[in-house]
Amino acid sequence: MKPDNFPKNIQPHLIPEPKGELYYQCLGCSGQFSMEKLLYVCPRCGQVLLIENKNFDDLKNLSGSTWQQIFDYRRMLNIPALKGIYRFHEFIGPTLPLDDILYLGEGHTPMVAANAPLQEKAGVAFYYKNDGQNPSASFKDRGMASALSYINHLINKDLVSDVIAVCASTGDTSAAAALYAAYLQPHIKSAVLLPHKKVTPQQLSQPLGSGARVFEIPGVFDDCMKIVEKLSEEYPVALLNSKNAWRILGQESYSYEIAQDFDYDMKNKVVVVPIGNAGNISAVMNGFMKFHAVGIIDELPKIIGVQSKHADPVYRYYLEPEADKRVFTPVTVQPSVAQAAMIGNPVSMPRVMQLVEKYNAAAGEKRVFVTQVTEQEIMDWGLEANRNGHIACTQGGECLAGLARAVEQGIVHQDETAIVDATAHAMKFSGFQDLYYTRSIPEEYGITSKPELINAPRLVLPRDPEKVPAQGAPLSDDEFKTFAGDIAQRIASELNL
Ligand SMILES: N[C@@H](CCOP(=O)(O)O)C(=O)O
Repeated sequence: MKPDNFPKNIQPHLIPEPKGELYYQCLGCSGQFSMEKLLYVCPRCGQVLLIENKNFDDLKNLSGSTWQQIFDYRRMLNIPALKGIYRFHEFIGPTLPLDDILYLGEGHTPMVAANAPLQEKAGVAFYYKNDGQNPSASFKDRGMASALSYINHLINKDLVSDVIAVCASTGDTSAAAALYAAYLQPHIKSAVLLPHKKVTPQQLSQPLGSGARVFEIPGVFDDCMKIVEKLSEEYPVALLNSKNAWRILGQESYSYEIAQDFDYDMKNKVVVVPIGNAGNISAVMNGFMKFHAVGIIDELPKIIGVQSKHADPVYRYYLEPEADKRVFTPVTVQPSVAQAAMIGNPVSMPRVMQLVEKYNAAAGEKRVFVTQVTEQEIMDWGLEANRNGHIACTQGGECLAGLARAVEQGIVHQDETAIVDATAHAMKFSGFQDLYYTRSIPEEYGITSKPELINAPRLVLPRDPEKVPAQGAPLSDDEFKTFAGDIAQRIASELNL
């Protein structure tokens, strides 16, 4: 729809102009730093940062319901920069001109209601939000669209040139970083560091296909992350992990979309996300808090973070009920099918610690929880989900397992509705499904394949196995009739037709 056709009171707000003043806020020493330089950690104390808007309170000059209308009407616009995460421009990157925004189709991912049998199994009504339907098939594209739009803005202003963007990854971040960087070539080149043999073949193929330099490193993600941190401290590179606070801004769009899809009614809603490097849960909390502060939503939803027993530092941290006695201790990870979240020392942990306190305070009660699930549960719930019409990755399985655990523990109740994060597309992790079906998951995962969840292709041959069509050697008409009749009969009998 053309802007002129929108209601008169909305027209002035439909197409945002760059506004506000962003700055880096240190979570350690509370220092504030201007946006002139790309910062990843506080130059004074080395702690992680968040990006704040000096003029955030100006957003309250419009009522919550006017903002709702602005976002709802923006859905009807045909302006690429406003189609994805920047539909929420004022909350994500208010200083960015629309011309600098990179839109590769990220965001606006569907929420798909679970069918009755799956809801019954989980014990509560829920939706999957399919972030695997992003361009590089994971939620990381939200953060990359934000980080790379900002870099693009700096390039367009001649403030940076010839950027080498680097990240460490368990497979999704690297795919997203390489994709968005490839779009901005020749100004940006990307290099990704992956733990050797710990990303799936599909994930490995993604940065290779986008033309990134791919480095495989012995060890796990946490080791790669340390190397990337060193690179960003000592060399002129742009760090694209979620340590970069622009990533967090973009990933806040996940919360805004959920709010919009429920017509901004967050009462009795529960948002379930896996925790790996913890950028996602930080963004989700921050996003909801911003909408709440401006009156776009009246209530903050419950948030459940989920971790595998094989990579559970955040869960362990919150096992201690008394806040002042909690001590964060990184863990050594064990193999996990939720490989994207196989992280023992999340870089966003300091953000999580502060935002959980703020979130609970804003909600007036404890509303953030962390649950722990087994590898068996992750795999079984993921397969169940996909057998019921979803495209959940193993992290999606982890989230659903976490929801079921939260119901069991009385954290989630019957009158609530959950939104479960399928962070990536199932196809990225189909290797784990193959291993499950062939009962060959290595022992250290601690997973036993359940016969009722196993599936396998069946080769159907005709009575005369010599008389089959082959490339360059077709059957005669009569032979083919016999072949097709034979095969159809065998399939019909298998299917009890
Ligand atoms: N699961 C991530 C790990 C890196 O996390 P990020 O928050 O720094 O992007 C991945 O897919 O690489």
